[in-house]
Amino acid sequence: MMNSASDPPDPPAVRAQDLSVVRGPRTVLRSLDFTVPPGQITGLLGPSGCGKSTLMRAIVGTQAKVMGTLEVLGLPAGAAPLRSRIGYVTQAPSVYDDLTVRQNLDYFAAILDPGRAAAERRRATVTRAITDVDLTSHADALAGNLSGGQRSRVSLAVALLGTPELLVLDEPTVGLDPVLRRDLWTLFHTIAADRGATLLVSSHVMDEAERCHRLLLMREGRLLADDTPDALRTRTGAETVEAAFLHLVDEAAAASAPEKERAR
Ligand SMILES: Nc1ncnc2c1ncn2[C@@H]1O[C@H](COP(=O)(O)OP(=O)(O)OP(=O)(O)O)[C@@H](O)[C@H]1O
Repeated sequence: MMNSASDPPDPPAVRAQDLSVVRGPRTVLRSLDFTVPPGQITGLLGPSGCGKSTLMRAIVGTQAKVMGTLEVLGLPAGAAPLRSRIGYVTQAPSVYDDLTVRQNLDYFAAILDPGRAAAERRRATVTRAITDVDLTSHADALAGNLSGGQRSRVSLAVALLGTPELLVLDEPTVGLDPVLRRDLWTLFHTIAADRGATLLVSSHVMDEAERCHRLLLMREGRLLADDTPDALRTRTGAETVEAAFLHLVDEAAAASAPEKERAR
């Protein structure tokens, strides 16, 4: 949504303040402060195990032991009215193997928009979601016979059904070939531009960072940076986001070294 100079700025899609999460014996997220602006693609990047999925689970309201403030679309994370406003795609595709692509989508569409009177609307929504993820030629194939990448795209289509304001996508491009990865990123940009949706997309592939409007860089449960790719490169004097990330890791290690020395 565009603002004129006199309008108040759009509220953030996500606002976290002093956010921590404990899983089992470990503090997995440590005192995070950040906002996710609306209508843009924010990349959540960091090495495997740094806490990306945990943060996404907290945002969609499926994570226990969340401390601090976490607001999503202006409401506390996990609030019931948010369920229909958020689309969430986990790393494991949530599709029924014994149904076709279209039957999978028909099933979830019937849950979201039930009733005989909505049948025509559901058909249109399902067809659009299948087209969005470029699976029209496989619409009548059994999900169990699809490739891994195609199954992930069925999951994404399910998340698109309700026209969510916030899409939370956990490593949606893992295992996809370069052409499919590029096509999916094009789709993410179309969703943000045409529908004004906010996308939070995690990845541990740093070249995908360059495709985001903003980045949250994480390491070991902490936030190293919350900025645009350009600003990150400029600030660190690095040519790529990957080099900027490594620079920030070294900087954080150097800053914590004297503390560790004092603690001995
Ligand atoms: N159920 C659990 N109990 C205890 N610790 C857990 C549990 N699930 C995850 N963790 C730990 O929490 C940390 C963060 O895990 P998380 O899955 O959020 O990382 P990630 O950045 O998404 O990793 P990946 O990119 O590999 O998916 C890891 O160190 C992991 O071992």
